[in-house]
Amino acid sequence: MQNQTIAIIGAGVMGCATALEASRHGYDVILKDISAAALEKAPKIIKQEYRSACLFNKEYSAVKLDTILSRITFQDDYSNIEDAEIVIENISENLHEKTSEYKRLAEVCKKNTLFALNTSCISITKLASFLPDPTKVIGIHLMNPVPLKEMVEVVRGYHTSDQTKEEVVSFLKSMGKSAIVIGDLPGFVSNRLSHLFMNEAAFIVQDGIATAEQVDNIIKQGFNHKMGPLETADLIGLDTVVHSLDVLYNSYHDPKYRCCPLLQKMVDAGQWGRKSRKGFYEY
Ligand SMILES: NC(=O)c1ccc[n+]([C@@H]2O[C@H](COP(=O)([O-])OP(=O)(O)OC[C@H]3O[C@@H](n4cnc5c(N)ncnc54)[C@H](O)[C@@H]3O)[C@@H](O)[C@H]2O)c1
Repeated sequence: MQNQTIAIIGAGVMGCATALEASRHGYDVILKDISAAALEKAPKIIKQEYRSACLFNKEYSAVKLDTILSRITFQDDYSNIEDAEIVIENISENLHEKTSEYKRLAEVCKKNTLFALNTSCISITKLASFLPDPTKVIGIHLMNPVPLKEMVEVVRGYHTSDQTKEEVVSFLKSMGKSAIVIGDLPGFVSNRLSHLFMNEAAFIVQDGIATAEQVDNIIKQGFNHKMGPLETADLIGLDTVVHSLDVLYNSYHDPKYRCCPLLQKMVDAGQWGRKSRKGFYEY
């Protein structure tokens, strides 16, 4: 599939990292965002992600950063998106924002374009109902940081065809990723579990019985996790964590997913984790 065009919608944390990975594996990438600020920041995020991937994986520098950036077109419009074989959507975790964009994409994309949706929690079946051909829609829940995480949780919606699943698994393989294909319910496997964990860690800090550092150290040293739940929340972005908890709460109507008020307060105060340089930790 290399030398084909991939359109990536949303140039935030995940969109930039996915653009880096696709371009590094030879794809021409269109990276589209509606925010001029996000587009200006995107090459810097890609450089940072590239440098940190090189620290952990010596082979990563085999493709030079200049080559990678030369294959990515940064844009705020729909030019050439009709050339894309696959659209990877990485817009903020908000049903309205995602589905408004789908209406526009459906007008410009080819009929056989495959839509790979990167959402933390929203049902793929629900999102697919806003696109013209739900058989060509699938969830690809990429893990952060994308260059260092091989596993992708691939989510089949109600109508996703076998062909779409096979094409997406083979596309991911071409980027060095391995897929675990599962069925569709909000939060899938990873986030139904991880968001309970991060939310409860925030409740513990709110209750004042341990600091964020103590909570994370207990989990890292006691359970051999590489990262603690609050470090993970800062990495994901506390705004994204809160949006995802809201999706889980509204999907299952189960109080176990109620968002910790401290998390909501931090988001309202602009402390979104690494992306704003302050969350449970300072960066
Ligand atoms: N951050 C993570 O660790 C992580 C991991 C897996 C999945 N996800 C999911 O991936 C998606 C993106 O997350 P993120 O962390 O990159 O979010 P982010 O907030 O960093 O970036 C989202 C980007 O989407 C842009 N956007 C909004 N509306 C748009 C539109 N109509 N067209 C183009 N761009 C638009 C915003 O300007 C922003 O730059 C979310 O659904 C999130 O739940 C996030």
